Amino acid sequence: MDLGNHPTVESHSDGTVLTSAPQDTPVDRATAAARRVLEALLLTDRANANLERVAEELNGIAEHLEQHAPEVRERMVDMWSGEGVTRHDPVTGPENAIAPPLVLAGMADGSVRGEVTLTIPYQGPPGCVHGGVSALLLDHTLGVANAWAGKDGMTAQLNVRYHRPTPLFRPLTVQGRQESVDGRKIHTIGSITADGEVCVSVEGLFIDKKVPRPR
Ligand SMILES: CCCCCCCCCC(=O)SCCNC(=O)CCNC(=O)[C@H](O)C(C)(C)COP(=O)(O)OP(=O)(O)OC[C@H]1O[C@@H](n2cnc3c(N)ncnc32)[C@H](O)[C@@H]1OP(=O)(O)O
Repeated sequence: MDLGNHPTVESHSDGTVLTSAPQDTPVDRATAAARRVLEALLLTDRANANLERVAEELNGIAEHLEQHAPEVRERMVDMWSGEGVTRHDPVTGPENAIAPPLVLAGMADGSVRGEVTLTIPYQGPPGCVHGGVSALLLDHTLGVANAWAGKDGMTAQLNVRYHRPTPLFRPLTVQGRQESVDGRKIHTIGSITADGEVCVSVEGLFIDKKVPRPR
């Protein structure tokens, strides 16, 4: 991927925040509200008599946003402009309502880590995080770990081991670290822990390949 001028462990200090933290801007506030709506829709009483009106109002908001949307190609150029820290991805993006969002920091030891508490929209088994969501978080975290290490690539393989159910509503620590580079092959590992116990661990193979930014 073309990550632009992404911070690396060589150039930046311990604890550098590598993702775009939510800001006090209209788009981040609107996205946070949409995230709240996603959760509230799952939690509200199924017999809520106002759901028809809710659907109409939400469709009205979507129509307004669509009327103010440029061509997708044009938006993608805008999305990918800047320093390489994305605001739109589905894991850390404060502008993406499906992102928790996870905030990741780069450590002096070469690892990246962040804490996140996942709630109902991310549920798989009762009270537990969906396995695909864990894989999503870790795939992205490994990608950020590669960028922090200074050599990134596309995921070619992600081997996921689910050790124990990952709880909702509890702080989770998500970590990643580049282990080795062999030509274009990059080996990266990561984990999700809760209460100090590993719930999920992954080994990823990434292949160094530059995907150009939209222009
Ligand atoms: C700060 C922002 C951070 C952003 C983080 C974002 C993280 C998100 C990560 C992703 O989600 S990436 C999207 C999911 N991945 C893809 O869509 C990748 C789709 N697959 C491809 O594009 C290509 O198959 C791939 C780039 C992985 C490899 O194609 P190439 O044509 O560049 O590689 P090639 O076939 O020449 O193989 C190069 C070497 O890698 C090996 N290889 C390739 N794919 C492999 C594979 N899948 N498993 C094992 N080995 C593999 C291959 O055998 C060979 O080894 P040798 O050099 O020893 O011969």
